[in-house]
Amino acid sequence: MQMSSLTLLVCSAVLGFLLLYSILVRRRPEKLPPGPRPWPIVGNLPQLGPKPHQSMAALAQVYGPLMHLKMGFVHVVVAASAAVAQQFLKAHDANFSSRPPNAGAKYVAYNYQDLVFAPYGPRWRLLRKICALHLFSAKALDDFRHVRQEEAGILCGALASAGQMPVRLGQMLNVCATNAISRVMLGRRVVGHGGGGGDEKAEEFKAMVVELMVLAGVFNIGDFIPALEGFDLQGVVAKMKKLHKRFDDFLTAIVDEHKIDGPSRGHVDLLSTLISLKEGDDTQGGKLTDTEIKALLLNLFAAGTDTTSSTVEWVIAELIRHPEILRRAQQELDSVVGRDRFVTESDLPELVYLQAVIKENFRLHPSTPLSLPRIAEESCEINGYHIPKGSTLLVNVWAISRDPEQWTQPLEFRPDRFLAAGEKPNVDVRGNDFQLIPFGAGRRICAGMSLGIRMVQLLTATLVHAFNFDLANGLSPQNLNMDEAYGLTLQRAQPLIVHPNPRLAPHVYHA
Ligand code: HEM
Repeated sequence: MQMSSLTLLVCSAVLGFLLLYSILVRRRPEKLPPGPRPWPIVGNLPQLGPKPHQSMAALAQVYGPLMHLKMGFVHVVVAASAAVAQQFLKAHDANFSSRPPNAGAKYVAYNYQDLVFAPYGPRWRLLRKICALHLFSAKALDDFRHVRQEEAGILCGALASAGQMPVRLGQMLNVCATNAISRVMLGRRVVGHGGGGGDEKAEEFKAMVVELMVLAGVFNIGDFIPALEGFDLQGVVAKMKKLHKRFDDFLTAIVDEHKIDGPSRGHVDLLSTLISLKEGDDTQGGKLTDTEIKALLLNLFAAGTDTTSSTVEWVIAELIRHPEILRRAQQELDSVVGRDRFVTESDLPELVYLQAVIKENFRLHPSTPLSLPRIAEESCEINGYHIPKGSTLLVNVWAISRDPEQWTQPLEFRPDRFLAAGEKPNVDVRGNDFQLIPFGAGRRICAGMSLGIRMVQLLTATLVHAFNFDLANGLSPQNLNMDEAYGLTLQRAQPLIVHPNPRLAPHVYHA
């Protein structure tokens, strides 16, 4: 009897200890990365302001390069140094290879049936494979280089005939990038050039792309506070649904048209190729549904036009502000290309200084400053901190490429740093050097990176070679406003308005 009371006592003590231990252990909060204290319900949203990449960079100065924020009810972790970005996008990349749910993916991008928002898995892999094979392989890019060169030539013709009229360079570059992509994908141009000449359908298409970028840049409260999702307080979802309908009508008509006359044209564009893919044909990628085809086309227009045109607009603005760098780039172009023809894509590998100029521009003006968000599939630990399952990951590529620990005089435009004798001779933008990742990195790195780099290089080289630019209204280069406006892509707060002055033989512009 005595023994069994003792046993009971010991057992109760052990159980009591285990219970207390488990309560204490469970109650101890896991250590989240440091960050500013969130407000009730809205969390840190009010602290982000109109330019979240800049506010987050300032917060990282206080809380460090791995920071935790609360946006509504969503945990958000922000990476603001090369080392932290490498942890997420290399060491833990598989865990961060899907994107968080959002209204744009649901209501515009065909309910996640596109490539940009497809959950990481077999369908995403199929879409990437098809793009890699048919659109972005070296062969596919070479097959369509004449299209990009022709469109660059058309842009130069339009600029040369502007006469005394000032031109909005970004807008004209956007028309050029859109047509270069649409000719490859659909076999025809879809937008007219600026001040007129475009048909009704073309103008309609341009208005839709502009609205898409505006809506994609709007912060939608319902994405972060699920209880408010149904209320659509900002009216964003209603606008998305309307826009989706317009895009869908446009794309459905094009797909139907291609189905009827595509075979007779012998697959001269990507859409005809996509339509002709067969079930189970692994060498070609595999079959896509009509919805997947339309969602992919939508992605390529949205992801490939504004990014390219705004990047080139920033480079030209930087070169106008740095005439000595512009002169050096023009000297290189004159010696490689001469003054009797436009630049071609085969000239690009020889333009070493121009490539350094473009890298320096990607460093200071990355076109998606917070990249595209990722989501933590499972909880994990990074640098000793707990990252909860379902957290949104934002990589502040803008802050990383201005980090004074990595870059000397980080706010100066100094292409020389990328030359053989410079401090970063081997650093590239293709996702291997985490200090400079304008295209992201890891599995979900930009699918169109090779095309993006080619287009930015060709358009910049062509403009720098073919024109000198004066600022409109006699503005001096020192007074050019270089402020940023935040949207989905990093736009200039004030568009670049210039007078282009041709510098090549006159016949070149009217070939
Ligand atoms: C200056 C040019 C461009 C820049 C700076 C850029 C940047 C980016 C970035 C930062 C991402 C997110 C990567 C990540 O999550 O790590 C991305 C994704 C993507 N980009 Fe680009 N991009 C450019 C041009 C293009 C072009 C020309 C196309 C196609 C026509 C394109 C198609 C895509 C697609 C489809 C994705 C989603 C990939 C996926 O989720 O698997 N981009 N881009």
